Amino acid sequence: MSKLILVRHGQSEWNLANRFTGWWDVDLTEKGVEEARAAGRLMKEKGVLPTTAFTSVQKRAIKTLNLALEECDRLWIPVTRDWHLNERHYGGLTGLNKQETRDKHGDEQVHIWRRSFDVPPPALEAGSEFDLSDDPRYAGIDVPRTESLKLTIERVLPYWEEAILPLLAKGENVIISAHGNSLRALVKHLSNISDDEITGLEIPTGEPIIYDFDGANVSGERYYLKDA
Ligand SMILES: O=C(O)[C@@H](CO)OP(=O)(O)O
Repeated sequence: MSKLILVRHGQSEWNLANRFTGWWDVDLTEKGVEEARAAGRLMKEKGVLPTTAFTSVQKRAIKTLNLALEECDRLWIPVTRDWHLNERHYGGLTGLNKQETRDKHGDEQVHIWRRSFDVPPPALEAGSEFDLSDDPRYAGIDVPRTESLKLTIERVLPYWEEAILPLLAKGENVIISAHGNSLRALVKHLSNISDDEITGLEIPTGEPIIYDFDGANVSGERYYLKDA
């Protein structure tokens, strides 16, 4: 039996400021740092300890991972950082305030952009201050101009199948420190949630979610580590 531990990064500066974030690389707030540490303490207390780790190339997830691993004395495990685990790209909404966007476009439209399965936000214009195509961490990668959850799933799942699932099948305990929507993509797949139902699923920050694996198969329901 191996365990998959999913952790959404702690509160970020733009979670706090209520701005659409996506691929923009914002830092954790003090509260976010504390949430990440608490996740690590919980893993230690429950004796659920990762043997290998994955994260995105965004500092809020990387720092959350490091802080959590430090608390459970697992800073020594192998870590892979990969852009396939990045947050969903928020396109032209990146940087905008969520409430101001609701005031301008209406609650329903903003809900569709945020939570619909396959409607992507408007594309980010080339040359926008939030354009990351020239960022060295994305050299050789076709940086998306926007992504729906469906498009996010299309890049998260092949990576999951190729890089992460084989390690669980070999008996490793894997932690993935990632983002609200890249984790919704994984949970949708692992818990077999329909396209309609996924609109209602929210992933809380800094709260480890566990799946038990038997070889390459999920053997049970997902649960919060705090309830185990
Ligand atoms: O801004 C974002 O990138 C995400 C996650 O914080 O927000 P949302 O809740 O709209 O998916």
